[in-house]
Amino acid sequence: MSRLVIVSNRVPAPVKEGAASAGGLAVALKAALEERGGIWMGWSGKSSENNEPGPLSLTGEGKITYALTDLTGKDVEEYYFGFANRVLWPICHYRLDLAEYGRKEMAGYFRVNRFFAHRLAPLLKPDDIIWVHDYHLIPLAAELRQMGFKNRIGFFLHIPWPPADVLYTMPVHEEIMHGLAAYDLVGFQTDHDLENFAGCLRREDMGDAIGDGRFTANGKVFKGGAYGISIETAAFAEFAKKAGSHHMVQRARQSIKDRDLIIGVDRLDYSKGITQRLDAFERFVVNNPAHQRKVTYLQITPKSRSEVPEYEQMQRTVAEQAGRVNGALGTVDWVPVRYINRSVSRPILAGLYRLAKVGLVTPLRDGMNLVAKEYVAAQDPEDPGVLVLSRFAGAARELKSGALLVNPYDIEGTANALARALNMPMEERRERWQRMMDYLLEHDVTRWCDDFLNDLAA
Ligand SMILES: O=P(O)(O)OC[C@H]1O[C@H](O[C@H]2O[C@H](CO)[C@@H](O)[C@H](O)[C@H]2O)[C@H](O)[C@@H](O)[C@@H]1O
Ligand SMILES: O=c1ccn([C@@H]2O[C@H](COP(=O)(O)OP(=O)(O)O)[C@@H](O)[C@H]2O)c(=O)[nH]1
Repeated sequence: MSRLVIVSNRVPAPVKEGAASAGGLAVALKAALEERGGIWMGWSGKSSENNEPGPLSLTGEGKITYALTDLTGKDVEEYYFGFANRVLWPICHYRLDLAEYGRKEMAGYFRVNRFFAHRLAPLLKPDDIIWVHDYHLIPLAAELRQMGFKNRIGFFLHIPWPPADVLYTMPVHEEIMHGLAAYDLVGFQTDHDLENFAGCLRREDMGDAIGDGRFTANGKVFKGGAYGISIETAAFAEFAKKAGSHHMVQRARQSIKDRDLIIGVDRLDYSKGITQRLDAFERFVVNNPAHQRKVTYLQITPKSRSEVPEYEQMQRTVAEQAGRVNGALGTVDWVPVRYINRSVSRPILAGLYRLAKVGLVTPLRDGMNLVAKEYVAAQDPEDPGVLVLSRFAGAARELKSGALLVNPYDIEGTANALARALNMPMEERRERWQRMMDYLLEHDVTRWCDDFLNDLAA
């Protein structure tokens, strides 16, 4: 079997179990690579002080060799915060209003991709399979090809791919599309993203779908497909079963008493729809007096990308809103919203998911959303909770037979879904949960990884 070389911007530093960084990419890839072994190259998360990135640091952990590089402060500013998170991220999440184009940032993005290619090159063997991840590194294959590498190179996009009218607002959309055409296989989370991608190729005759999952563009033929990322379903379910004995989970249970728990877990990101969700929770309580004082909404929201102005501003907005809702609805003995602005480790999260009667996952747009899948896997089969899920999360394509799907822009509709979830009879809850769990046991992270790598090797 060829050696697997994974490249992604975010790499969890080799850490103790359960302490991996928040963010679905790192969580899922770690699970996939732990089984197969290989090299995982990416950014260390640090910027060098002297504007020299320093040597690549190599560390072994189990079957994985981590190859981490620092970036200069200027690189991080332009490539990560600038182009990746102020242009590609908002565009791919349909937020044209938030995209901030700048020539300097675009140049920084392409420069850092070239830098990654040069750092990776000495590690590569001719029959290595290279698997590049996410929007930070789209031009990487083109750079490697230019250096003469003939390896199989696959790309997986973890975030949504937008329709042509949205993508084309980005000045360098053509370079980005050509960057994707340099891969042998381009994977998306859902069939909708794949359709949008084909539409982007066709719009200005840049390329086309030629059948059998193949595409042409920029004089190349390459494959494209939908591969929904997943979790280690069976292991996570076991994990959640045992998590009840964790002292933090026990403390949470005691403090919630006999109230119904609703849980939301998201990085602090405008794509996650947290403000609309708080509005929906407030509306639910106002519209359903019988549930007043009998429900607790726990929102766990670690800080994310705080140097991007929109994210920094959100920290204030969400904290203020949580305070306002508590002020308006709370009583001397009831705090309706518990808002935590820190990361919680996965063993504790697993236990909290299991305690919650409702998993409230309502992004305005999301590539997949692994929290939705973790919530399902963590439930007690005898008394499962209900997943209330945005139709605009990739996960909705897979979990629609069991979740209550909502439009997160429709506050009244989401509030009604909360009432329906909390009043749902046990039999319906079990049936819905079983359908989702059966699907997730079959479509776990190993299956995702195998499906992609088999297609890349074929
Ligand atoms: O690395 P950060 O900038 O701190 O952000 C964390 C990750 O966020 C995004 O996650 C996406 O990938 C998940 C797994 O496929 C998916 O479920 C989710 O819908 C996406 O938003 C981002 O794409 C990653 O690159 C980041 O590491
Ligand atoms: O405090 C937290 C919040 C989230 N997560 C994990 O971060 C991932 C979030 O992935 P998701 O796909 O839902 O969204 P992303 O953040 O990647 O956009 C999930 O595995 C969560 O369990 C975590 O470990 N601690």
